[in-house]
Amino acid sequence: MPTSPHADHSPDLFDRLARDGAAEWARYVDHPFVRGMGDGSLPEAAFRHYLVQDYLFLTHFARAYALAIYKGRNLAEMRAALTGLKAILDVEMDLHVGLCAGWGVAPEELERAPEAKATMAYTRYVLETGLRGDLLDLHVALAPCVIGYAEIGKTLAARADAQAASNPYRVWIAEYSSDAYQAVATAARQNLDRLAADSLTASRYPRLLTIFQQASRLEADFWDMGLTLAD
Ligand SMILES: Cc1ncc(CO)c(N)n1
Repeated sequence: MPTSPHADHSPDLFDRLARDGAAEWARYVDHPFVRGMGDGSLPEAAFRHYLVQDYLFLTHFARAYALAIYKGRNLAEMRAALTGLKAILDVEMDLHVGLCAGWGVAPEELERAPEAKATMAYTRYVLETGLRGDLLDLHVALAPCVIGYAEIGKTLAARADAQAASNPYRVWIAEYSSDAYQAVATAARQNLDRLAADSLTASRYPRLLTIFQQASRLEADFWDMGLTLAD
């Protein structure tokens, strides 16, 4: 893994945000939905509801990366956003549709599903933050998604019951703990640090922390929506 050019300025921006927003971060990554996947006790109906909404989430997530291309100030930034967009449209979406098929959820059902309010709230918050702000605002809003799922995947994969053949959620856990997904999260951290080196100032940090805390709250609400089958 190439080291960040700012490795000497530890902690990196992501670690700083997760530390200063520790309460919101913990409620998201250590949510009962997550623990239920880890030990296999999560009700199947909750997971299926989540899976369908996550498909809708990913379509808007792709739009956010398309916005990052638009917001790019040079070719390197535009290409970095394009790499993120392709990772969602060409890789994560296929994995997701495959995962849904394994649970008996057909692509037509995914396309037809009405969007839950928690899905609207989270995805539109990210898009609105990016529209109003610059690339750093947008990537801070996106950070809990990518980096959070990588952390959740890695934490769960370290549990013995997560890998057990009897755990119905082991495929999801394997996907997000995979080297490929961990590398996407590492790249997202490095991208944040590159943007921070360019445009982070002391007076700007509190606003970025607020974005990070809001996005983390909306991720936790997304898990709640799965558990409660909320529409
Ligand atoms: C809600 C949500 N957050 C993050 C990810 C990771 O891409 C996802 N698939 N869904």
